[in-house]
Amino acid sequence: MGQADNMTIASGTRGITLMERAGDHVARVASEMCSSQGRIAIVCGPGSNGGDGFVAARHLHQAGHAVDVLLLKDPAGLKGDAAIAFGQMGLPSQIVEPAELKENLSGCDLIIDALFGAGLDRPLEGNAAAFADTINKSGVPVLAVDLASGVNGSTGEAEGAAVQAVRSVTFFRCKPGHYLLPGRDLCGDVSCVDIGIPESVLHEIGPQTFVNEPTLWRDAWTVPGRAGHKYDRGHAVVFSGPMSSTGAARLAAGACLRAGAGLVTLASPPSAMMVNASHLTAVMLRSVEGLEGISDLLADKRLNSLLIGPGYGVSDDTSEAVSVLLNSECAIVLDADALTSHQNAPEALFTQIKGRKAPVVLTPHDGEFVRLFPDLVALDKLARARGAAARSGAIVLLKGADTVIASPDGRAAINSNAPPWLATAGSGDVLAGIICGLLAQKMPAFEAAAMAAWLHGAAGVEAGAGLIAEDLAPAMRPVIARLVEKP
Ligand SMILES: NC(=O)C1=CN([C@@H]2O[C@H](COP(=O)(O)OP(=O)(O)OC[C@H]3O[C@@H](n4cnc5c(N)ncnc54)[C@H](O)[C@@H]3O)[C@@H](O)[C@H]2O)[C@@H](O)CC1
Ligand SMILES: [K+]
Repeated sequence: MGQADNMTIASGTRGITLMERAGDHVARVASEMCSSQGRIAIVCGPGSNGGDGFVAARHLHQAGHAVDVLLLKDPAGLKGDAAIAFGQMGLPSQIVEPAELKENLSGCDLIIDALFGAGLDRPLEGNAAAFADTINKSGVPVLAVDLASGVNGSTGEAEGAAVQAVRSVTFFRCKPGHYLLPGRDLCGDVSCVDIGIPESVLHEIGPQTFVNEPTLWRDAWTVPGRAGHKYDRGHAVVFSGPMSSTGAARLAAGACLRAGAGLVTLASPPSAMMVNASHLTAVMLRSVEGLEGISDLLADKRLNSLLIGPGYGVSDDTSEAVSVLLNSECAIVLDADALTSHQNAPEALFTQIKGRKAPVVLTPHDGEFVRLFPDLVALDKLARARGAAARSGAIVLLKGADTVIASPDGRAAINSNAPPWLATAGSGDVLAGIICGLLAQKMPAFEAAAMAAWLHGAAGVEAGAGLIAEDLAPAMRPVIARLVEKP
């Protein structure tokens, strides 16, 4: 965003003009949020975020609101556009000690948080933290300028105190911090407004971080054609665990088929054939024994996408099975036990992944991630996922309420449509199955993983409160139907 601002300013738009537009938008949203008689406290920090606040104060005053401009620091220290905006405001303001802020905020109908935005460069401490704390305890709704103060726009992290907003107004494009947790929750509902930064700056900046929305992958997804055949849509194999843990693989296989794979075979240990057979209908079943059995199965070159891990068991046998799979030419999803089984020798796994042509998708949750990439866990979530993708050569889908999908080529997508109900047993197996189903249809792996995370979230919303993993594959049907209808 800094680059976008600078390029716009370099091409002739003055910084103060951008600030004027930003502050104007903030004032409009503030007006929507309280009655025309409402009293608004605008709490301003030392940089341009505060500058947007000064502009908003002027507009709101002109619109007839009672406005209190409260300053964290001495305005003598203001620089650049913020100093200009302060000079043009024409309203009284006061520097407030943290202890006095509570009284200043009492009786107001809305607080505009213009303390810190994109320029946050350290956690909120001291007076700034006390300001955030007092704002949060006031019980007054907060509209944040750009993002909730204390949230790091690049990472979504809030290492110190942070303001809790109900709404945020941001400019030109959202920042990762609007989508990554806890930033997403702290910023509330986000409106992204146009302040005159031309779209063309994006060509030069070439952003590599995306919101996971259909526009990101819709063109890479093929809707079956009229003359299409099921064999055009690929043949996926999901590997089942032993007799006592077969459900995870069946959930995955069902979701794989629902995601559009032409055929899905569940490869079952002989001992688990009976239990698997008694539960399967459209998914096919095949008895596969040991590593030799897997090799024999994979000799069939029509099979093009594989999933191993859900309920498979953590053991050396599992890592050997994974190695046999990696020797094939199929696209592969490694989930759950297939990841944990490599905790003692992750480098060997990564070497094998990097040596093959067909893609591999790893789908760790935080616990599995730390076993494979222990030195990366201190990084922020985007950096963790990107670092893991670069190191492993795989697409990494790092799960959570803010799932991140990262590619070794540097692209990363942040998923934000997952309802909390998705945190339930078997949900991850379904997700792995969806990815496998999209890979079977020859979708490129980054797009397949991103679409799968989105479909999984949308199915969770469709199934609604009280869902269990079994509900997800049926709920995908209307979601897919809507995607087909609205290209
Ligand atoms: N031309 C532009 O660059 C535009 C910027 N805009 C606004 O400008 C904001 C960015 O402005 P700035 O870069 O001036 O940054 P901020 O206003 O976010 O804050 C920077 C100031 O806060 C101080 N600071 C940072 N972290 C602190 C902490 N934890 N505790 C205490 N002080 C801290 C810095 O030393 C600096 O003085 C955006 O968020 C947006 O609101 C908009 O006006 C649109 C145009
Ligand atoms: K702010």
